[in-house]
Amino acid sequence: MTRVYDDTDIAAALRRHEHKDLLRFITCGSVDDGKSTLIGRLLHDSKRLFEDQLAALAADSRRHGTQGENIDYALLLDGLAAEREQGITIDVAYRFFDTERRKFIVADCPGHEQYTRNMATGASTADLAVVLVDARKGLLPQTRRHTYIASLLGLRHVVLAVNKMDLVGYDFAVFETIANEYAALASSLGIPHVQCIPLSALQGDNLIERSQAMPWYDGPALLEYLDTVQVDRVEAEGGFRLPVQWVQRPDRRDADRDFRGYAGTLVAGRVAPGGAVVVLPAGRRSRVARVLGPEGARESAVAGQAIMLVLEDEIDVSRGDVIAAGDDAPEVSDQFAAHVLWMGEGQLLPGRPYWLKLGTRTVGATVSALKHKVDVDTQASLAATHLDLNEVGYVNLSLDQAIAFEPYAKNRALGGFILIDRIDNTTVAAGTLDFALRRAGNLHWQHIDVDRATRARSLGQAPRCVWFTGLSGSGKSTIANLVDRRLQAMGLHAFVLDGDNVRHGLNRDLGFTDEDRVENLRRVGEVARLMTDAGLIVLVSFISPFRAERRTARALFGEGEFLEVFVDTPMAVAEARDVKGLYAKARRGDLPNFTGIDSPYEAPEAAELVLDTTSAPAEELAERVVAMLLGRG
Ligand SMILES: Nc1ncnc2c1ncn2[C@@H]1O[C@H](COP(=O)(O)OS(=O)(=O)O)[C@@H](OP(=O)(O)O)[C@H]1O
Ligand SMILES: Nc1ncnc2c1ncn2[C@@H]1O[C@H](COP(=O)(O)OP(=O)(O)O)[C@@H](O)[C@H]1O
Repeated sequence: MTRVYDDTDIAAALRRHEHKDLLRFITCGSVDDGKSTLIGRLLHDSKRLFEDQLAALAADSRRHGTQGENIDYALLLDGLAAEREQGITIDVAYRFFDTERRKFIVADCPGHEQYTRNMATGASTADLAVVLVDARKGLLPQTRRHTYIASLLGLRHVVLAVNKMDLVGYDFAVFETIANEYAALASSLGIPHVQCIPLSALQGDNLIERSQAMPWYDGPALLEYLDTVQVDRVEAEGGFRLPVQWVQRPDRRDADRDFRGYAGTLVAGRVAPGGAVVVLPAGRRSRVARVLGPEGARESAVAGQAIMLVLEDEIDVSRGDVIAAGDDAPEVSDQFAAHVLWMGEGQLLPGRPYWLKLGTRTVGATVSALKHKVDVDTQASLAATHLDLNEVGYVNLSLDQAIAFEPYAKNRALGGFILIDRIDNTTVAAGTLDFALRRAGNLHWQHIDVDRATRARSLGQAPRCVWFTGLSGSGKSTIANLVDRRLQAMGLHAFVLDGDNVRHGLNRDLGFTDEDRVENLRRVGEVARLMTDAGLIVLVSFISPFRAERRTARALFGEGEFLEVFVDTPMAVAEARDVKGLYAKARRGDLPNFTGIDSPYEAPEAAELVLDTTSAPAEELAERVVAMLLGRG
């Protein structure tokens, strides 16, 4: 029977070992700290490897290994081909092993500094981190970074494995200096439980059994510690929380036609029939009628169990809601202070819309302010306007709907989130909610009696936002101006918002970096929306080079109200026109971040209208816009 499992076998293995307690841990350290050797040896020496695997390993070691004729334990973990080629670990590899007492899932996190995001991935579900250092080198910037990420992701237990003690003559003084320095670091980060263990992964000292080589150490060997440590699981305390994964609706063939069950995994507390509940974010109240598990009705359920709840009253509950204890419910908010670890290839830009997924709920979100970024090596706060790959920032988040949440430190399931790019659906950040911003609860919509429709009627027109986008000099202002004149002549009420003009006033504080353009467009979108609320036809003439911001603007308007017009002029033509001499300036290097030269322009993919300014005069193109507006297009 094999006892070292691949990812795919984990579920099956877990079923076989259901009665045993599970400890999830991550290992992290620098490339040369001997991490892979340590885990390989841990698996090997705990007799979880079997003969055929050992034979394969011996053959591999001779081919790829760095240990001559000896077995290279590092190869046990190097699942990815690329790792072998580069000699560094580049992704999280999960391994499963067990002892008589416990089963373990190890996420082996990369040491290379480019791969902080992989560590965050591994740490988000772990109970404990094993941080490796080389006894000869002591704490390195990576050690600090990994410890910071571990604390950010709520790990309350860290083992500092001081490896390669054999190479420092098993010297107590070396160990003591490192251990003291690390204890200070962990305490400054608020990590409550730290165990420092001196060991040699290569020699097997203090790995499985206590080593004779270091009689001065009277603590546990690594495996012994992992086997017995009692991890804090804060989720077990307090009122229960059930993020609803799916709703079982009544089936017409069902004997019990009123049956309505809410299924999910309990992420905190304990629930039993009769208990008062509140459904969030709406705040509807009821009581638990029944608690169902896979084997039928049960008397209660606790955090970690997958259940279905049946309530006494028929109330509206949908996927993404949180059912919680009526007398101890989480808060609801739509504005937060949060930490984010940026994993996107592009930059995080405040003001750009993302999807935020927290538990079973997905809502629209923007970073409304980037307060600072954190230097993960020193934990210093640095001023920043954006985040790059692997950077950590402290931000204000604004959601387009309120959600039930808890601070991450209290509950990882209701405080941990990811941000998803709206265009390509990739995960671009992992984050932790710290607290709700007070203003969220204190702001309300003020009702105004004269509504949008009434205003539009009194102006005798349908409000619209016509959004011209195109390169500088493409012809946006020229055409918008002609459209404005025509509408005016027809007795309609229009207004031109032109980039150049708005940048003289409202947006005077903004320049042409990506982050400033995002904010520029966010503001003008909001202004355009207010103007359509007032009943106007708004002609927005901004380069608006990014798809994401045009999409955000569109989302502010009702169906059919937002009309995107791509003023399609080839770069060479716009540059030849060079109305304001800006292209020449940019080519000389006197105007940085110029669109089309050293700042991107993302052409629309589905504009309502595309105007080719090289094939028709401006007047004719303006006429096409008017025709579209009047429904004659
Ligand atoms: N670096 C750089 N890049 C692009 N444009 C620049 C730059 N510096 C100044 N200008 C002038 O600013 C006008 C564009 O402002 P916008 O607000 O429309 O730009 S954006 O939508 O925020 O990208 C633009 O006006 P138009 O030529 O009418 O498009 C330029 O005149
Ligand atoms: N078919 C056309 N449509 C719009 N502008 C044109 C056209 N053909 C030539 N032009 C010229 O191109 C220039 C466009 O400048 P402008 O409208 O200020 O562009 P933008 O506002 O996009 O920067 C103007 O000088 C305009 O006369």
